[in-house]
Parts: sequence; C-alpha cells; structure tokens
Amino acid sequence: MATVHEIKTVEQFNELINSASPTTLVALDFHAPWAAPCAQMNAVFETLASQTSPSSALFLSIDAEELPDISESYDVSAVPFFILLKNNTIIQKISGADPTALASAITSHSGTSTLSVPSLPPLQPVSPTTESTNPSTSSQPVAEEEDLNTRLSKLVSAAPVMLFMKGTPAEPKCGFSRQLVSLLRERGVRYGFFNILADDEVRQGLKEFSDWPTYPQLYVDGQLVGGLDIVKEEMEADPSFLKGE
Ligand SMILES: N[C@@H](CCC(=O)N[C@@H](CS)C(=O)NCC(=O)O)C(=O)O
Ligand code: FES
Repeated sequence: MATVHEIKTVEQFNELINSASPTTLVALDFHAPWAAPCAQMNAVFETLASQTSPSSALFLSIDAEELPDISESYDVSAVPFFILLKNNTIIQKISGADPTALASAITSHSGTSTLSVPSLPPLQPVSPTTESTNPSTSSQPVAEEEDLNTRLSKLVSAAPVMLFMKGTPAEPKCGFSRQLVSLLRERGVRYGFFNILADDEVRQGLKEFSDWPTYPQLYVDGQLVGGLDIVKEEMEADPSFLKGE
C-alpha cells in the first residue's frame, strides 16, 4: 500500500517527482485548509493510496496556498484539484470533490485492477472554488432560488476573507480584480476566492443577493465590504485594515 507524502517545500516536491520512474503514476492533490471539500477529498486520496501499490503510483499532497509556486506552475485555480502525471507529463486533471472520477482515473492510469470508491458524506459543504462540481439545474424555480441563496450565503463565508473576482489570483481577467489581488497580496492577507467568470449563476445571483452590481467583491466574515474603490478607501483610512487576517 502506498502512502501520501505531505509536500513541505518545492525542493522536496522536485526530488520526489524526479525520483518516479517513467511508468509510475504521480497523483497530486492540491488543497486549501479553509475548504471543507478538500478535507473530505484528502481522506479519499489517502484511502485510494492505501489501496494502490507503492511501485505503481506516488501520491503527493500539496497545500495550494502554502506552495503557490507549485500550484501556479500547474495552473491550479480551484481546490480541491487533482493532477495525474506520468513521465513528468500531465495525463489527467480532476477538479472538485468527485471521488468516483478520482478513483477511476487512478485505477486506469496506475494499472490497479479494482479500487473501491470511498464515499463522501451526503451533505457536502460548498467550496469557494469548486465551481465545476455544483449541480446546476432543478425544475422548480422557487426551490432553485432558495438553493442559490443558500449556496451564496455559504460561499460568502467560505473563508474569513472571500474575494469574488474575474479570473483567479494567479491570472486575473480584469484590471479591477487584478488591483484588488495586488492590494491583498501587499498586505499578506490570506483569502479564499471564487472566479465568477466560471459560474454565471453566482455571477448574476450575488449581485442581487448583496445588492452590489460589479466585481470584484470582498467579504469579511460573510459581510460585504465592497468593491475595489471601497477597499482602497478602507485601506487608506485605516492602514491596519485586514492586516493579520
Ligand atoms: N468601481 C468598481 C469597478 C468594478 C467594475 O466596474 N466592475 C465591472 C466591470 S469588471 C463589473 O463587474 N460589471 C459587471 C459584470 O461584469 O458582471 C469597483 O470599485 O470595484
Ligand atoms: S472585464 Fe471589462 S472592465 Fe472588467
């Protein structure tokens, strides 16, 4: 049975990756401490490792925020996110909390005959960045609206500081979002983010939910602070604003 290596440094990561033979499957688990689905998928990842022989696969667990160089080099913009490599080449990417997809990918690429798919608890909390995993349709408009509001209220408080932006911190898709990312980075603020370009339901829904027509939007403890102009003003008025968050 294989074990999961917790990656602490870029050097350790490179060493492990380079030690793998060209036929060994290398599975990367990118996660963030504030995203509940990551904790669930970390457990799934460990279970899958325990069912796989160490000679056929290497399992590496990476805190996407602690090791931004690694996450950016693999273009990881959402967590949980899994990348499968062989011979240093990406063969598959899996986004979101989907144990079945992860198990079947690992089975087929590691040559393991059968893996039992670990199940997730039925009530899955919403992650700020697993936009691709959300079921999108329901036939009843009223229920849909309630669902969206529940989802939005969970999303805005998914991390103590949450940024709803166009694109990702590594690749902002608009100057306004880019400026806000820079301001947060300058202050060393830790935050969760949601790329509203990847989910039109959230993009339009949150405008109404928070009565704020534009992006970026910054939330602290689930409360809207405002967009770029307001955050700039807050920072000018109070130099310690968000510091230490
Ligand atoms: N003055 C605004 C600038 C932000 C802005 O104007 N955003 C526009 C263009 S990126 C927007 O989000 N429009 C609505 C949309 O694209 O859904 C601020 O302080 O945040
Ligand atoms: S996307 Fe056009 S100004 Fe932001």
